[in-house]
Amino acid sequence: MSEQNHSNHYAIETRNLNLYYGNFRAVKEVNLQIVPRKITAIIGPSGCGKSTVLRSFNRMNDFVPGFRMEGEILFHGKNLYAPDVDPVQVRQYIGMVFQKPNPFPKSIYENVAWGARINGYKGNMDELVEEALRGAALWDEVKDNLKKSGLSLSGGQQQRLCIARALAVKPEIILMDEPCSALDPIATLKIEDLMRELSQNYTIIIVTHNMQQAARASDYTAFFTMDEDRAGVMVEYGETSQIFTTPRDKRTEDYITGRFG
Ligand SMILES: Nc1ncnc2c1ncn2[C@@H]1O[C@H](COP(=O)(O)OP(=O)(O)OP(=O)(O)O)[C@@H](O)[C@H]1O
Repeated sequence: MSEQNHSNHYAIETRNLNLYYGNFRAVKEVNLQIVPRKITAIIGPSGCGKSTVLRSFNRMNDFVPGFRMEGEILFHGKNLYAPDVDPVQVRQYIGMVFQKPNPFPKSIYENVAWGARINGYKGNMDELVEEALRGAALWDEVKDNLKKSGLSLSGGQQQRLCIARALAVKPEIILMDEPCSALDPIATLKIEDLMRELSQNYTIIIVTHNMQQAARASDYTAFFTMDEDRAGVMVEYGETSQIFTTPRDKRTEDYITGRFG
């Protein structure tokens, strides 16, 4: 795969991306350029392929039997699906946080150290764990209890622990699939503040059902909907302020105004 220098400008760029489950095309012809060190929200009605797109960015869909992609997803100018690309390495550069916090039934410390251990990290593990927990705005709450189980934390803390676990392998991009849907409003705002902090150093892509969240927490918004053949399509993509105040497409406007009443 040849280098495509002009695309290095983006954190991720998709070209004519089509995603299939068996014969069903779940997402079609997506051309999306993700701006580095910004927060991009993917919004749209249920089933329009938001999670499918997000999961294709770190090859999580590889685990789904029958999944297939066409087109390109460029990361540093290289197609993430090129035959010589190692999906495990992809997931190191492009981490993921899921809807439901999913810490391992291990200590807080071991949850964070886990990825680095697997990668054979040779540096100072205590420092790495502290740095990742600080990065996830959790250090002050857990520093005296690092041996306690990750499962003993509150939901919001567990989600921040999962973010710390993602940070500890030094990713460039963090994918978040509905990261606040299991959290109360206060824990949700904490995660949103944290996303803002993290976007100074990382590119963040978040799938959210919550339009207020997209409007207040993201820099760019991609609106997806379902076409007549049930395939997800990207209708409109732009700066969040533009999408929410002056959408160019009637479908975006209908969705946004419908939800806000
Ligand atoms: N593992 C799978 N096998 C087969 N079809 C799937 C699979 N996962 C998703 N789909 C289908 O692909 C389409 C897109 O699903 P996806 O979960 O990406 O949408 P979404 O916009 O994230 O939805 P939601 O907001 O409800 O989570 C849907 O029609 C869904 O039924």
